[in-house]
Amino acid sequence: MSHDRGQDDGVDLRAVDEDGYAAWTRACHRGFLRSAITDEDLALSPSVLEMVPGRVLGAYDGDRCVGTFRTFSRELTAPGGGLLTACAVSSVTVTATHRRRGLLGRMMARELPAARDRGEAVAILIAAEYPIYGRFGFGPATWTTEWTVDVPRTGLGRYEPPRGGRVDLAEAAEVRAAGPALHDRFRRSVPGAISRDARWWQVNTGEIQPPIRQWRDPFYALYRDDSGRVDGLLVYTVEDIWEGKLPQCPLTVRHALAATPEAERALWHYALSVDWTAKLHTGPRPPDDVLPLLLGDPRAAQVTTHGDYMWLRVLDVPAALRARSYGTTGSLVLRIHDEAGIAGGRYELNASTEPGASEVRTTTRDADLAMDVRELAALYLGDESVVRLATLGRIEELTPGAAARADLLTRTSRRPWCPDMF
Ligand SMILES: CC(=O)SCCNC(=O)CCNC(=O)[C@H](O)C(C)(C)COP(=O)(O)OP(=O)(O)OC[C@H]1O[C@@H](n2cnc3c(N)ncnc32)[C@H](O)[C@@H]1OP(=O)(O)O
Repeated sequence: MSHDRGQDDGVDLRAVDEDGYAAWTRACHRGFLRSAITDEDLALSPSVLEMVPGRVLGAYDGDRCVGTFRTFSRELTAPGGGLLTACAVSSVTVTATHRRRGLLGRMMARELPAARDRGEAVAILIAAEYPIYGRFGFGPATWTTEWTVDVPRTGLGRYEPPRGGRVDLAEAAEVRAAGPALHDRFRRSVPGAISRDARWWQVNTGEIQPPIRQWRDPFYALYRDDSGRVDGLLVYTVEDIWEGKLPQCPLTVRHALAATPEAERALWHYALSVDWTAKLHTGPRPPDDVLPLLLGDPRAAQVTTHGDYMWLRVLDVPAALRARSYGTTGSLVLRIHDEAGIAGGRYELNASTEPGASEVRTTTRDADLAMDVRELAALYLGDESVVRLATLGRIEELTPGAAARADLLTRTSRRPWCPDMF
């Protein structure tokens, strides 16, 4: 077990072993302001959270756990379908009594280089608050949007099963059986999506139910094509709310996942046709979701939430840039500044339209663009525009026209999306 003692505050960082999980988990819940944790929650915690030996980090003031930080590996889909191993960072907390003394900074300084040395080209996380992670080289790489749909205004007729395909209600066990293969097809075609482990399906279908999560059984609907293959899954709950004799019964989508356009259209149409529902809450969706345009009146879908979602940090520039594909071929020299000394340097990219086929090497050639590693993070999955960041003064255009040229290379036809909370 390696130790890392702070210079003068006596707080020790160390990897936590199984004996320390309960105290670590309690500290993590306290950090997230959850006080109602029970012994059952603590006992179930390792089956809910992936605890990788050596990658569960605690900060200890004497025997007291005052900081938590946990990482595990996930496969991340890059533009063009390239896959790379990402270091997923989660459970980041510092107890209220120990905040703003640099503990998070110390945990990052220990774990990010370790992730790069393991061969993880990027780190990813869901930021609780926007200002936390930019200083550590992370940038917002995917965004999320939620809509509330005024169902009677959609102009959609009753749901009719598509020719050849069908929608059926299903039990949780069927979803656990069919879901992983469906998700695997889905996530490989969506930049920003990440792999799921078996635990995800157990927790999200109620097989493992920690009291703190207050599980409520949802409805599950599966879309099958004419060969019987499961191409889509819709998970939703409905509130039994009436105003006098008029049913309101808002329907909230928990998860919607489709591997084909037919499945996507069919499941939305189905969801918008459930009797008694006057409002549909979409849950988190990609900002360019097709849903509003599926409606006869797209204004029936009102945006209720819009914000940054998955943040990314490039740890190995050549490996990350090689993993994705580009909109066209072309060459670009990037000068990347990285305060933490992890990924900085000058890199020449000779872009290919095939994932894994670009050439990326360090170079002494003059740079076309100069930026901080956090800007590279925001650009990586294709969601952000180089021209936009240059307008803000966050990217320096050293060769005239390089920003627009870089956008032709990096931007994607659909926005990246990460549907998972981790
Ligand atoms: C992936 C996830 O798990 S997201 C969940 C993140 N956790 C939470 O939001 C739980 C509640 N918050 C916390 O536990 C803590 O405030 C943390 C973990 C966010 C920060 O821990 P700390 O040990 O206080 O951070 P640390 O002292 O290393 O701060 C480093 C710098 O970031 C700044 N910073 C840290 N947190 C925040 C914040 N929430 N908002 C703005 N600035 C912040 C600090 O001011 C400091 O700046 P400085 O170097 O200019 O002085």
